[in-house]
Amino acid sequence: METKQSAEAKWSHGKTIPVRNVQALASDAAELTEEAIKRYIRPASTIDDVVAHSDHSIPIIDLARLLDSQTYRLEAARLKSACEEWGFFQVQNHGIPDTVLENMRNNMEHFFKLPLDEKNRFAQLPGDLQGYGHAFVESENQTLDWCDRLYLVTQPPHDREMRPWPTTPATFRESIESYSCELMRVTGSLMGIIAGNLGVDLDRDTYTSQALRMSYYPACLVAPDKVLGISPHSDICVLTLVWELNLVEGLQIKRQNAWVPVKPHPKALVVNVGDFLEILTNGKYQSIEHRVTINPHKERMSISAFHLPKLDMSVGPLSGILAGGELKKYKTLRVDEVAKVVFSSKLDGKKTKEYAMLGSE
Ligand SMILES: O=C(O)CCC(=O)C(=O)O
Ligand SMILES: [Fe+2]
Repeated sequence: METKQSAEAKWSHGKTIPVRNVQALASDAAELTEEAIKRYIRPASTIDDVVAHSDHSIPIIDLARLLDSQTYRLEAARLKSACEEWGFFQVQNHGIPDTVLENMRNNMEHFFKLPLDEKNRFAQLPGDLQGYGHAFVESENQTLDWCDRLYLVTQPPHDREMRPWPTTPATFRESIESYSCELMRVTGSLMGIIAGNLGVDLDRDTYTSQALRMSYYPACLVAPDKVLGISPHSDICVLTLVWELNLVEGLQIKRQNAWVPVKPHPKALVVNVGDFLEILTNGKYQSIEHRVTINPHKERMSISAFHLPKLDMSVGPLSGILAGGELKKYKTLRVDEVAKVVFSSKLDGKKTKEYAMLGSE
């Protein structure tokens, strides 16, 4: 069994400069002028808000059909095309019990409504990303994300550091545990079928680390179009599962130079290809840039579950993918090394790809 210290050291990948709590700022109506929130206002030159027509919507994949021998073939082909053509899809009939989702939603809503002092009992400590706070702040001058987060390493259990796991509300830890296990199950099923579609053996260790990022995006009446909840980025992981738990729109994905809104689905999770799956597949499946916009009147809440390879693994294009003589496009890199670089800097497009592409130095 690993010692707590080594688990902490492994997972303290990256650092961030502490910044002001956004929920507290947003709730202080007197302060809400553009001047007061200028650190969050995007420079006009970076605003490229071409939004695609709403008839472009991401595919919906049915997990029950994937797991039924009668319907498997057709649904697996739909999953293959979703991974190749979109990099994003929604998964319905995922089999997560309603009670698990309701408990998680109630506890998360309760937690984010607590007074700041209470939430700060579980704040990030200097040099660590776990806990309540922020991430990806590398300079005092960068535009900040309009969002607060609770970030926790959840799997494998021996990598957990319990200090930042909230004990208020009293059942929060329990609900995180159940939610985390359910998402591991869904991820395992999806990755099994993804491996089958690719015709490769995929070691379970390539997706058995999990971290949850619970995000709270306050409403912003004063300049909703000038702030972003999360800047454009791709996810540094194999597969992300996002639950848009209060069904407020905001997530958008970049497709053919326009932003496509992802409409929250009351019964589905959003799934996206991460940077490590792009590397493993030698670019057959691409991780897609996405961002979150802010609503003038409604707060938004989501939980992103990132599934990564074991941190001490090295990841590169799979030999099964290269077997046909395809040229290797990505380097083979240690997961924790990539994480350290990407997590210590501002989110900005496809950082991992820049770092991992062969010939990119
Ligand atoms: O809030 C969301 O819908 C997605 C957030 C996200 O992209 C992330 O946590 O990486
Ligand atoms: Fe993301």
